[in-house]
Amino acid sequence: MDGELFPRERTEITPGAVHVPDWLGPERQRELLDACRAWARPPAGLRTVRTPGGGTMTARQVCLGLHWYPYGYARTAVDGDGAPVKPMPGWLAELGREAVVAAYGPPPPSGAGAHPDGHRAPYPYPYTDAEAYDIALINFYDGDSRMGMHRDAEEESGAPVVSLSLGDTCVFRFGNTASRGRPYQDVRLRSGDLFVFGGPARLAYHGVPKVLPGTAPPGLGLTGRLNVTLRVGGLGTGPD
Ligand SMILES: O=C(O)CCC(=O)C(=O)O
Ligand SMILES: [Fe+2]
Repeated sequence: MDGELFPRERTEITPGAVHVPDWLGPERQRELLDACRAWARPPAGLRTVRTPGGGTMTARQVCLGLHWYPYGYARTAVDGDGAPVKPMPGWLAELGREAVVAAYGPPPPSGAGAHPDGHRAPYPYPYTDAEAYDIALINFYDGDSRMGMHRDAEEESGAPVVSLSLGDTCVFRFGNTASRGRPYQDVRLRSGDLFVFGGPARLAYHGVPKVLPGTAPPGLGLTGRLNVTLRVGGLGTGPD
């Protein structure tokens, strides 16, 4: 953010979990917001997600590429209006690839055992077409919305999860792979921030205990918070 006294820096929260503040500038945030507004419209638009236990998620959600529901993927909004899920745009898949580079650094030379520049890819990279980002979940938080601690575990691919935040700042809780409890760290994700978790952090529990109302950049024109999560399904020909 302009005028920050102490600029926030790229931080590795735990091995494989990287926070890159202010990754999307104001113009790219606005473009992504406009796209989210279009995706949220029916058919297969924003919906309330019901959990098998009879509860509802307070963040409303829309999916691209494949439709996530608790707990699997489908080609249609099986727990919504039943319409085919909207496609994953190529530019959004590319943004996922760029995000991983921003978080982890550039990929190693192809076919390399040796890394002449000393660079080593720390974690699995989604750099082949088979590993393209093919799923997006867009979560909209308003009022008292939050998200409980969970793992993103319905994918076959080990490619890192990419998370982009727009609008209000939230407290993002990033934990461990063993349980929903401690140890965890609370990170503030602001509009434009990127968070990537892969490698040893890929299956860590995480959640959003709190959104801070009224903290969105005034120029963005969003009340509430949007999170765009990009994933590689690795689901082959995909679910039925
Ligand atoms: O809203 C967020 O920052 C997290 C979203 C998330 O964890 C998910 O969609 O699986
Ligand atoms: Fe998640």
